[in-house]
Amino acid sequence: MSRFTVTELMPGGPRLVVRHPVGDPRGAFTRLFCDDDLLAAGWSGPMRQANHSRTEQAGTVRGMHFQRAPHAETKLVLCLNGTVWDVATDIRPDSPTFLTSVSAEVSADNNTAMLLPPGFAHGFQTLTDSVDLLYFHSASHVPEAEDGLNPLDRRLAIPWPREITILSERDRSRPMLTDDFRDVML
Ligand SMILES: Cc1cn([C@H]2C[C@H](O)[C@@H](COP(=O)(O)OP(=O)(O)O[C@H]3O[C@H](C)C(=O)[C@H](O)[C@H]3O)O2)c(=O)[nH]c1=O
Repeated sequence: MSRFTVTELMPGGPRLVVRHPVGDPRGAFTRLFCDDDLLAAGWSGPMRQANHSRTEQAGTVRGMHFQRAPHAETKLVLCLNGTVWDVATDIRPDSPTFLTSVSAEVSADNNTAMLLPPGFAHGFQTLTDSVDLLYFHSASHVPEAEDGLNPLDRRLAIPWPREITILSERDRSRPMLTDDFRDVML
C-alpha cells in the first residue's frame, strides 16, 4: 500500500497529501517525505531545506509568502502538533485561476500535508495554540528572492476562518495589489 494518498486541489496546482502511519503494538511509524513517492504528486527537484515554525497562539496568520524566480520552490507543509487552516494562492500571471486560493485543514491528527508547486504563495492561520509546522523546500532560502502578498488583500479575499489574533508587522505592511497587479508577479 502507498504511504501517501494524493488529492489535487487545483488542476496542475496544490495537492493534499495524506500520510498513512504504520502501526504496531509499540505505536506507529509514519513516512513524512519521499521524493520518489511524491514525484507523481508534483514534487519537483531536490529536497534542499527543511524548516520548523512554532506558533504559540491560535488565530495567528503567517503569509502569504513565496520566493521569486529563479528561486521559486516546491513546498510540502505538514503539522506535527496542532491544527492550521492552510492556504495556497495562485500567483501565476497567465493562469486562469490567477489569485485564486485553495485551502484545507492540516493537522497532526489528520496526517494531512499541503504540497505547493512553484507559482503559489503560502500562508496559514492556526486553529489551535502550540502549532508546530514542518516545511520541506526544493530550493534554499534566498532572502533577496523573498516576497509576499498581504493576507488581508481584498483582491485575494482569503476567508480566514477566525478572527486574526497575531500578524507580523512585515506581513501586515505588505502593499495591497493595484490594478496592474498581474505585472507585479512577472
Ligand atoms: C523562510 C525562511 C526564513 N528564515 C528566517 C528569516 C527570519 O529571520 C526568520 C523568520 O522568517 P519569516 O518571518 O519569514 O517566517 P514566517 O513568517 O513563518 O514565514 C514562513 O511561513 C510562511 C507561511 C511560508 O510559507 C514560508 O515558508 C516562510 O516564509 O527565519 C530562514 O532562515 N530560512 C527560511 O527558509
